[in-house]
Amino acid sequence: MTVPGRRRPTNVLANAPFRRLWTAMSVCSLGDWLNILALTALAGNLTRGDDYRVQSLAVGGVFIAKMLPAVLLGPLAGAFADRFDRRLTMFASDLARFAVVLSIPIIGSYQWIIVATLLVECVNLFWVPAKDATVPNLVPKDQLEAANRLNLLVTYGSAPVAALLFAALSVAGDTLRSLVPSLSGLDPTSVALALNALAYLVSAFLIFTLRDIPKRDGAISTPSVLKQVVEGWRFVGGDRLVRGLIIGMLGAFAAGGAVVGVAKIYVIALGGGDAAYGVVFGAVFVGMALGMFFGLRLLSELSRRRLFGLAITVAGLVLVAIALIHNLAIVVMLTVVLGACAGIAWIIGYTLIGLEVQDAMRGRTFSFLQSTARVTLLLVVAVANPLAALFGEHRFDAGELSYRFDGSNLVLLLGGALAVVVGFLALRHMDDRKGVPLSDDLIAAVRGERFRPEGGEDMPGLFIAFEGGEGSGKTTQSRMIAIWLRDQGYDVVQTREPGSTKVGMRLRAILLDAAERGLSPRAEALMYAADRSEHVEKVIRPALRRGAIVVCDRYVDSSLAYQGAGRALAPEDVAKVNSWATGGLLPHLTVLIDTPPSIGLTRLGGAADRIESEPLEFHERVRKEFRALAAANPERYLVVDGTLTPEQITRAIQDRVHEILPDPVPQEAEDATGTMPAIRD
Ligand SMILES: Nc1ncnc2c1ncn2[C@@H]1O[C@H](COP(=O)(O)OP(=O)(O)OP(=O)(O)O)[C@@H](O)[C@H]1O
Ligand SMILES: Cc1cn([C@H]2C[C@H](O)[C@@H](COP(=O)(O)O)O2)c(=O)[nH]c1=O
Repeated sequence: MTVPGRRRPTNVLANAPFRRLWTAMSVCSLGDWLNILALTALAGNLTRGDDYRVQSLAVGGVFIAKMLPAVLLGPLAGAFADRFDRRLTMFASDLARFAVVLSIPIIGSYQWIIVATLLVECVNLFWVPAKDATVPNLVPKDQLEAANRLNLLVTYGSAPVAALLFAALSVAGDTLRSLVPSLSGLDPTSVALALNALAYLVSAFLIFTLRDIPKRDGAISTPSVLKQVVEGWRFVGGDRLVRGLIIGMLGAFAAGGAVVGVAKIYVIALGGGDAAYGVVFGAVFVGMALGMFFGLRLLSELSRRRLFGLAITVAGLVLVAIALIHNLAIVVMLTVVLGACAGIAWIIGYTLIGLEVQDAMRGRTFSFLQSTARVTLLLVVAVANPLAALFGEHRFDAGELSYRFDGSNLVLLLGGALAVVVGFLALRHMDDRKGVPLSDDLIAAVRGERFRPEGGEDMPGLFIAFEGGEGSGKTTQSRMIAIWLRDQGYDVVQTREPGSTKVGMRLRAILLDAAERGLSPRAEALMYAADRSEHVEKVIRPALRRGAIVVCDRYVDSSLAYQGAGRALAPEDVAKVNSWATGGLLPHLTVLIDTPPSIGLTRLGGAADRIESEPLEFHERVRKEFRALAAANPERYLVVDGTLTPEQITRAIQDRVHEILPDPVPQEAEDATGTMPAIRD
């Protein structure tokens, strides 16, 4: 079935509050990269004349000072992002960074560089999670991916800009000093640091005047900072999706750390100089930009969860190839692919966390991720070079042929292997299309289609499913939408599960009979799937074949949520049975009416049926799974807050459905009209 166009034209920068925050982020990112370049250069300059080891240690000390605060303060800072006013946190952090950075060229000692770096990094640990947790407050959910793409673009895209700026400052400084000897004290690192400080000041102004960030003051009822931190750690480890994301992103970071650690000696071994090193460095950023912008578009039909694991696995394989192939041109090309995979994995990871994690916990999750990512990077960078040195250089000769394998190759090989394992784990952990072969899914996605495992015929109709917990308002809303569509002249079939066929009615009676005690979870899952199979065969497919719009109250997601999460059946089994039962038919759009069970259950009148009488925790698990399913495939879902008024909910659904509606006048009718002679008086 062809999938009608479904994307709302998105220009997230048209959103003024986000544009302002994004501008602040861009300016800060540029300043941060300038800071790294200027401080490492200054550390080198201050130890000029000392031996090579002292110089290396001086530069290395700056990197360690940059990463150390994450180890000590990361999770604590995240709790602040959730507990306090995010705007004030960012504003105060910007002012503090401005003052500390400006003091570095004024004091000008190596010791102060280290102290100042530690201070700035401590402050960054508060600024970054506050910013990350704010983005989802400023943009609608369906624009979050676009917003994260832009954020990552400036975070990494500003690196080459900063490098160019720094190089230009150095050249300009040299020229000025040779022309005007009285300016011999002018140091480009000081100018770069002054620009860096100015960037933080500009950001402070932009954030201060950004009034749309929701306030979060430390209400008396909120738990202590320590308790929030502990909860954050527990939360990260306890959620299957988030755990998969964190494993994947940390694995990618570890592999990246291996590259960063040995890149220089690796390029030297290939016979390249500083220019070659620069090209390899640049290739990573070019690849990341390509991955973020084109990779996701090219594979827009592939499940985000699958794409995440796949990108990390491919990155690992590419890294293995880089370790084994000794040709600089090929390595540069492979590095672009490596960067593209990293870009895809990061943007999906960030987006899924933004969508999946509740607002109150998001700051801690981002902070946890950032701090652990830094620690991982620190550990890997610290271990990479000694390991490479320990391994040394080896040659394998076979007649005329000679193959060199040194420590840098070994580190890259290990990094690649690690990424492959981690990517594979993430794929297994987070897969939301169990039973659908990855290769078929991938080939279909490259063609811009969604793979239908069986009977994937091209049907002209449109399939909209409504999902949600008990009393969330599905029946009310599906009725409203059906009426609205019929008013526009569409052929609409409004239906529901279970119980829309003769057999289905009997199954419904058994499934919902509160007196039916002891029905096993597997039997229950199979009966829902049997009802669905009959429903698809007798009602849904025929309607879609004739071009109707099917509005269905509950579908496969209900089984994944109730029988999978609620009854704790293996989700892959429930998915497989349902994929078989429906021939892989999926809705074009699923509207999730997200209502807390504590509210939904109180809306129901009459005696509770077999499922409604399950305890509240059961319904909470069901709700969580519905949300996770929607978060994993944002472009195929609309999530509406079920506590809004029915009218508000209807309007939100109409807006979204409007985007994917086919032309109400069939093409054949238009063609026929076009051939009719015009009637004139
Ligand atoms: N947004 C809303 N706010 C308040 N009440 C609502 C809202 N939407 C529906 N209701 C009311 O809640 C009750 C349940 O609504 P509805 O039957 O549409 O939910 P449902 O999701 O189909 O429930 P279930 O599937 O559990 O039978 C009805 O009395 C309805 O009028
Ligand atoms: C399709 C489907 C439904 N359920 C549960 C969910 C509800 O408790 C009932 C259906 O009642 P409704 O008032 O018509 O919504 O059945 C389920 O557990 N699994 C499913 O696949």
